[in-house]
Amino acid sequence: MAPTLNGEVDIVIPTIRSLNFLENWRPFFEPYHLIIIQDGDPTKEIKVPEGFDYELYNRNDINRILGPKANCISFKDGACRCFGFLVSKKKFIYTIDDDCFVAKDPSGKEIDALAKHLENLTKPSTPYFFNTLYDPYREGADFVRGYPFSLRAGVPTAVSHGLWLNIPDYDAPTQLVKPLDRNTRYVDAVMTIPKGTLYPMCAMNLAFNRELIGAAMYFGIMGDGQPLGRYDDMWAGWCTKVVCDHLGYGVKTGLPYLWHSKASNPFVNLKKEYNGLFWQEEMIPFFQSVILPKKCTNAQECYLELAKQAKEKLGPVDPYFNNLADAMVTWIEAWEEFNAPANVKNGSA
Ligand SMILES: O=c1ccn([C@@H]2O[C@H](COP(=O)(O)OP(=O)(O)O[C@H]3O[C@@H](CO)[C@H](O)[C@H]3O)[C@@H](O)[C@H]2O)c(=O)[nH]1
Ligand SMILES: [Mn+2]
Repeated sequence: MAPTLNGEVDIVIPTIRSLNFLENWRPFFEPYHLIIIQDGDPTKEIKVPEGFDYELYNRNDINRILGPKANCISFKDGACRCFGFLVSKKKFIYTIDDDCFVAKDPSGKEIDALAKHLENLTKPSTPYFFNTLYDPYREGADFVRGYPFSLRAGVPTAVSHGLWLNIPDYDAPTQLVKPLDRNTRYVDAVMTIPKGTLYPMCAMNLAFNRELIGAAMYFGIMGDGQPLGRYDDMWAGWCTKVVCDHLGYGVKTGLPYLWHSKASNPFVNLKKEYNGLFWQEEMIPFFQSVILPKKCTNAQECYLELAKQAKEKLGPVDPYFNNLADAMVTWIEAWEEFNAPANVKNGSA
């Protein structure tokens, strides 16, 4: 189990509903600092349960802090959470949705999802050669026969992608035809996603090393006024995976699980996702063919190159991608404003 790293972790929560779910997480989250991004109407008062150490930002705060750059932060979409990634100063970020609760493992024990993510992030990944006994760094496991010794040190882990029991993260068409599906399968495994393979990153239960990959963990312009929604985490997942592959970092998926309680409205979701359902047939081949130049040696440089290529290759698909590529550049400008060693800024709430 990873040591408690509470001085090095921020928990980022986007909310347009309520924060009552925090009571369920109190034993695990109380030692940590929360960054709450209040979406929707900034005049609505959001109650934070007593005893939590937090900073809370609403749309007025985002506009005040970022000025004209605020247009790269989505409104009325969970994508707003990435503002929390921007203003955090910590090494690790854990982001969780406000309809997610503590799950139990098959033995009935409550799962400390954050501790498992920190364990995943502080142990290496193995993107270059698949270990058939899954996570070789786990207690009671190891590399299997035939695994090259030259690769057993692994690489730094940048992302830990957790899963969900109960309501699965389906897209709207799937949810419409299978409304009663519930995920009851607890798979006791953590796997490194091989280099060169993309995956559908869900932000419901996600942790990452902000120093390694934070600059690329941008959730795009989605929601209000945009032709696309609910592809925020997908876009960030494809971008970060391509950047991790280039920089030699690992991405893990699997444990920990949490309990996802609310099925969002599939008809509303269909409206938000509609363009994404066919644009993704263009987006994914784009990411599969991306080659980043050797001169890109950190997440910011990789991300700016990605923005350039996205504009060139996806701009012809729809003008939206030109705006998205521009927003990616604005995000890096904001990132550097907040994170360049010279002028480390605080997003005073
Ligand atoms: O306009 C909005 C809508 C939602 N939020 C907050 O974002 C998360 C996720 O919202 P929700 O639980 O309704 O969405 P799901 O369909 O269950 O989750 C999937 O969609 C992704 C949203 O893009 C999410 O990451 C996926 O897991 C909640 O905390 C809402 O309060 C918002 O801030 N603004
Ligand atoms: Mn949800």
